Amino acid sequence: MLDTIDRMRLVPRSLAGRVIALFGLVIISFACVGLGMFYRLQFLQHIDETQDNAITLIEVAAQAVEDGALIGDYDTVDRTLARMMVRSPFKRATFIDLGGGVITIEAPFEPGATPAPGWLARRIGGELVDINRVVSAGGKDYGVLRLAFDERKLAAQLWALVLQTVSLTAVAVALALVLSRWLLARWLHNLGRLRFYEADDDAADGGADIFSSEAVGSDTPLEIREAIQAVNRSAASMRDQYGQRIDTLMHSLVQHKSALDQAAIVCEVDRDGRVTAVNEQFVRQSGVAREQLVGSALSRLGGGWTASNLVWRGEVAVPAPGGEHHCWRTIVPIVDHAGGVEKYICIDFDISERKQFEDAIVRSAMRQGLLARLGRKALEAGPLQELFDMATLLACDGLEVRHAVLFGFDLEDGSAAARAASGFPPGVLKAPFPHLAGPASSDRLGAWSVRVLGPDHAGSGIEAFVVCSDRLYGALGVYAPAQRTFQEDEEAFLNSLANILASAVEREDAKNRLTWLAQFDTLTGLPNRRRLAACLEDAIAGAAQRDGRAGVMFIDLDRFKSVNDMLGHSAGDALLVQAGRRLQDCVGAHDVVARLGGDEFAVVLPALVAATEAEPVARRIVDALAQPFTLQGQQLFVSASVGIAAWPDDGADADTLLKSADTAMYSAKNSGRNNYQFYVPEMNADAALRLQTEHQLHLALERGEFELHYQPKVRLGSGHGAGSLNGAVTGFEALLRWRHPQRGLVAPVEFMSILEETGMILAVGEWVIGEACRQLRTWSAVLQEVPPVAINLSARQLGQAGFAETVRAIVAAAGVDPRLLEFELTESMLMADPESAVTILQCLKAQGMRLSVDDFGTGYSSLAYLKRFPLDALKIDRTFVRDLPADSDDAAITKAVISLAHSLHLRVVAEGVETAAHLRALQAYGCDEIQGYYISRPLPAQACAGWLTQGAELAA
Ligand SMILES: Nc1nc2c(ncn2[C@@H]2O[C@H](COP(=O)(O)OP(=O)(O)OP(=O)(O)O)[C@@H](O)[C@H]2O)c(=O)[nH]1
Repeated sequence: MLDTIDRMRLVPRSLAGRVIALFGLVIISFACVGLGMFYRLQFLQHIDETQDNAITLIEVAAQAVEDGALIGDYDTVDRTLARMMVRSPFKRATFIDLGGGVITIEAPFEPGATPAPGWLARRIGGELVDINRVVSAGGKDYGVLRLAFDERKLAAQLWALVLQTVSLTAVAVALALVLSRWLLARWLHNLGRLRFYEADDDAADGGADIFSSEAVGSDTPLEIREAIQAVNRSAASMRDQYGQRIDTLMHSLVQHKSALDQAAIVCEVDRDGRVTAVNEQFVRQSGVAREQLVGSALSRLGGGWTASNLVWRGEVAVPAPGGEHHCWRTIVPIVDHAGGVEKYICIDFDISERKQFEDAIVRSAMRQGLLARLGRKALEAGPLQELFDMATLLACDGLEVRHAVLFGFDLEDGSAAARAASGFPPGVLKAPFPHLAGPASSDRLGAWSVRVLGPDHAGSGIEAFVVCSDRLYGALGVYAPAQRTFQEDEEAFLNSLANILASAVEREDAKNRLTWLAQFDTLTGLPNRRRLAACLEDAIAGAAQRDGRAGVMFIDLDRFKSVNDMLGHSAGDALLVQAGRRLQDCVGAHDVVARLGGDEFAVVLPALVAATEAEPVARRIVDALAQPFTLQGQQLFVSASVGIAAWPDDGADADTLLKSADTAMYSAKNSGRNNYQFYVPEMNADAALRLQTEHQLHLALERGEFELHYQPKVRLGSGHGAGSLNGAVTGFEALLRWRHPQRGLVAPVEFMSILEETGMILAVGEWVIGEACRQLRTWSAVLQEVPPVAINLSARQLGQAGFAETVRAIVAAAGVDPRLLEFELTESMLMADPESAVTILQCLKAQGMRLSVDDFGTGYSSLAYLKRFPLDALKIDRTFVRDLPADSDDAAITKAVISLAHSLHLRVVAEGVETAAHLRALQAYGCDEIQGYYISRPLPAQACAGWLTQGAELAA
């Protein structure tokens, strides 16, 4: 119900209005009830009083009427009635006499009375009863007096009363309400201020109470006073709280702003896009004074922004003193209360570094792509010139320059010339580039490029050298017309291009070299066996065509091995090179000199008419190679054996022809070397024999056809006069013999070289060591003292990996005292690789074996090494002994060797002692031991028994 009333807006909104309305309602209710009851009472009383007054009045009037009627004075009656009607509640008075006469008097009209409502008159009419009075006098009735009430008059009187009281009551109520309103307004006055407190800046800002104690009147009701105080307290508390919150917010706002200022370039822009404020970073980055910045259009500071009410984001390039800055820009519109754009905040993050990084990545990827293109091109293995052209093009593209040149260097004089160029206007590089004389360096090349290319093309530039593994091939240069600083990554790119070129050049070189290697000898640069065969075939074809002859010579250097052994492999190489040159000098322009391998050469003579035409050439060759060679400052003599074969007599094809020449060469060797031989078919028989021997040698070891003979060495005494032996066998030298089932005992000279050449010497050498050990054990079983046995080692054995260990195993297996073994090595074997010889000898020595140098004096020895070898003895070669004592040179050499050996604390053994004169001379020179036919020939093991048991009972 209240809600309905409220909705109908019947209830006042203000508190005062409501109190007044309530109060008015109560007063009016009371007034209505009170007045209603009062009017009812007045109404009844008035009716009663009117009735009573009318009765009284009619009694009085009846007296007068009776008097008049008695006397028949009807005028009196009439006047009486009229008087009675004045100010009476009747409307009419009627006297009806018995005769039927009727006197009727109507009440006069009384103006001014307020007409009453009809219902009231009807109600009064209903309550009042007209009064009738019988007029009698003297017991006699004269008529009837009748008074009719004027209910409207009475109602008007009553209504006037109602109106008066109602008016008075209304005035009283109104006054009461006005008073109440005034009091309420006064008491509630302070509450009303609440409404305006918000707008009261002074109060809000000053933090004053809402209601000051002065403002609150003294008559303010207690409840309101308390409420005001509560409000004041709440307001103070709220003010505190909000104050703190606002302080915190302001603080964090300031922090955020300073953080933003640190992190970003910020400016404020008005609605028209003009800068109104900038932060410090903005000023710093732009390099423009703040005053100039403020007021300028933001669009002038980079970016294609136009003012709008939307957030704008994008990448902008901002002009700056040192170039452009790249920024990520966000422009935020700030909206006012009305929803319109008030201003813009523009926030820039400097992304220049990231941009540079991204650009660098893009550039790097682009360059990688270019490198890959060049790499692919290089792999195609097409012509190098195409690759060079592409490299200069890609260098221009990758480094964004217009000019690139690939210079090629000449190793001989260091001059440079353009191999490829890109980006030059037509004509600039038409003429060949002038050469840069002298060795190229980056500085020289740079200066030269500027001069050659001209400052228009080469204001600045960089070069990357194309460095192949063995030479400086060239340089790849890029040039910019203006001054430009080339960065590290750009140099790296250029270097990578140059490296690809270097790899391609190397591969091309390698390919060429492989092709060359397949046909030429690396050491001498001469054609090799394969190319020789081709040349020979061509020569044969040519000879066949012209019905002539084609010749081939097979040339083998004599005893070349000893050069290697004496002076080392590199000296041997040098000799081979010199020999090759000499051969070339000996032949004609159409003849071909080839190296077949080792110390073997061949010469193709394609244009012979008769085979004999080869003879002068062969002679020249033999003579030329017989001339001394100078190696390591020494003169060395090496002769050559030459075999000659001619097509078609000595062979129908190249192979056969070469084989025939080879056979003829062997024949020349067998004929004492240093000569030439024409092939004759009989030579094949010798070669066949050699082949057969080689084959049989392979089987000899398994078949047990080898045996050892032992030649004794004896001590040379000094106490028994000249020529006497001291009598002690100091040891035996084991010598290899081959007992061929058909040929009987074969001389070592016939098979030793084959064993050496074929490498069978290794297996046979091991057999020799084992056999010597077995023999020593046999002797040890029957004799108390067994002299040591010396074994000759070959160079191959010494060079065999793990040789010392092999020896140790053989000796250990045989159970022989290692001190009973002695190894003899030649000087040249030791000096071929002295360092490894020292190592091997030390291993053997450590096992207890003895070591001696064989054939001392025929080879070349370094005294420094001789001192380092752990030797026990030197064996003077038989060639020095042979002519003793007559040959004074040999005597001098022998004495010197003995003296040298003794000063190195080595025993001296003289080989080849065949006469008493030899013996005496050696004894006189102080030689320690001798060996030779004069003492004994080499003997089978069983024949040595006498030597072992008889001791030195030798016939002088
Ligand atoms: N320095 C050097 N030596 C080589 C080369 N190729 C092979 N030899 C050696 O050349 C020697 C060839 O020796 P041979 O021709 O068998 O024997 P030789 O000592 O010349 O004796 P004869 O030929 O019988 O007169 C061997 O010792 C090889 O090791 C080489 O390229 N350089």
